[in-house]
Amino acid sequence: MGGYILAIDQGTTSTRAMVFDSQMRVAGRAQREFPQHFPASGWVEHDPEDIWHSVVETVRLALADAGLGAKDIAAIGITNQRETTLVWDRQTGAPLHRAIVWQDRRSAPICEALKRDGLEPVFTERTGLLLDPYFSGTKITWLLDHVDGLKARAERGEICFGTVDSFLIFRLTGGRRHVTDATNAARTLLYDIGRNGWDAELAGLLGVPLAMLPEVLDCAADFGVTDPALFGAEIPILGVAGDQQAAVIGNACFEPGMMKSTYGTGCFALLNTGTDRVASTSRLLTTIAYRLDGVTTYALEGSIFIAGAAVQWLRDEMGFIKVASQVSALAEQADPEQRVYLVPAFTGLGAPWWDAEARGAIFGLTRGTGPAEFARAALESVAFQTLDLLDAMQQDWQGHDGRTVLRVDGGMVASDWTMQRLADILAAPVDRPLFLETTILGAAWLAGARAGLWPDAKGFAERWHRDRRFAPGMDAPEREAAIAGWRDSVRRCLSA
Ligand SMILES: Nc1ncnc2c1ncn2[C@@H]1O[C@H](COP(=O)(O)OP(=O)(O)O)[C@@H](O)[C@H]1O
Ligand SMILES: O=P(O)(O)OC[C@H](O)CO
Repeated sequence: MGGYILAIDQGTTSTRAMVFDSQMRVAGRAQREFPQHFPASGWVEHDPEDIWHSVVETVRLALADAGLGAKDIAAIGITNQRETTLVWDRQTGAPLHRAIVWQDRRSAPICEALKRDGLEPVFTERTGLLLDPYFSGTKITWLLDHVDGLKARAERGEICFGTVDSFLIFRLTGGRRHVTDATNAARTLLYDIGRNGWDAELAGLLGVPLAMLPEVLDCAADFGVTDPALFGAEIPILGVAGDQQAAVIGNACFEPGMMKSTYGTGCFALLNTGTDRVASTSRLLTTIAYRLDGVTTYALEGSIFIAGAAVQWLRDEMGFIKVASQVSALAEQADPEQRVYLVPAFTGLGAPWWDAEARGAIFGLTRGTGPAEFARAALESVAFQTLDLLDAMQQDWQGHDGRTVLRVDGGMVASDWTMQRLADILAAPVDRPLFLETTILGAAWLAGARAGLWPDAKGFAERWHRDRRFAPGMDAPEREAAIAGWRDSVRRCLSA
């Protein structure tokens, strides 16, 4: 057995694989994009075979990049886009429908019907989630209602449901294991996060036969070994976590009060609340941050749909920049006298508003407003939205005093200007890590620690290094005026 760890990050638009050496340094890497399917308005699908091939290919390429073979790899860690829903044949492993992606809204009527029946509180109480099509549960209901014969076969135990991790493990182990981890299970609307088990009553309400659900393991556990035919030797799969939870781990947010925020296309902020399961009164989610040695650590989660996507909008629709990295320089040129606000509710607003009907708007335009003010407003909108999440978190978690340090990751944190403005608006320090690929590192750590090769959580946290701390520098009246302007702009965008 070799001393290397291989980690797979199966994301929404691409799959990455990385090989890490025993010093947790990257020894090889590969990345592949795969097609997105939009068969109807609001529908988003992936072909499970595309996902599967991208995983096998990136693993092989990362091994080749490192100049290693399967025998050199001690363990695999997997992290994945969450909530995306797959069903497949237990005998053959053949998918029975395309994967329904987390962004897909088709099950909105199912959610509305359950809400009309007054059932949201029971789902929220047990799962920490809201009745929203984002989560897997109502996507499974839709599949059972629309794929011919699926329901009867699922009741007979012939069908497997799984999130992407579960499907990949099934395939990687040659169909021997139908398992998932606690963080992925926590995103289904079927899993009681307090009791740590599938909830038969909720499954009944969604019409989901229990026979199709995977076994739920800790994040660091024995998930099976890979079929030797795939990579040339068996490799144990020892770590699994949903991607936002893996970023909590990779950013070493192991202490209650520590928070990470990932700025990619959207933004997902998770605040570690320790073994306290904090119920949100501000429509944040309560979720499992990780479960290790049978002990569950919880988090409050807020999701923002548009973060880096606002930069893409400036580039692709407005044509103000050619590449994303030009946005900071443009924002710096903005006129400090102009107060321009962009509310990027392009696909509605996420937490804490959850307003699917809200649409974007720009406020404060004058004759002198140009691309620079648009750029500044787009970047600032990310900071203001993070502030809304942080405020909601503080309101929800009364036991927690004061602002925490925020650890950040994701493509957008390359922008120093944005990170500085984030610290200014939050009036809190923002820490950017030296190693920015925290999601895949988190998955690698789960596997490496379980294999006994990498340090424990404490030792791993000591190895986390800061690239730079952005300290807040805006004076209070300016900050308050800016925040008041943002709040007013959001109010004007809400649908009701
Ligand atoms: N230098 C930059 N300044 C601001 N935004 C950036 C910069 N570089 C990348 N981005 C934004 O970051 C996003 C990509 O980040 P990434 O973490 O790769 O996202 P995802 O995993 O969601 O695909 C894009 O939306 C892009 O617009
Ligand atoms: O694949 P990403 O990075 O867009 O993350 C998707 C989230 O897990 C959805 O909940």
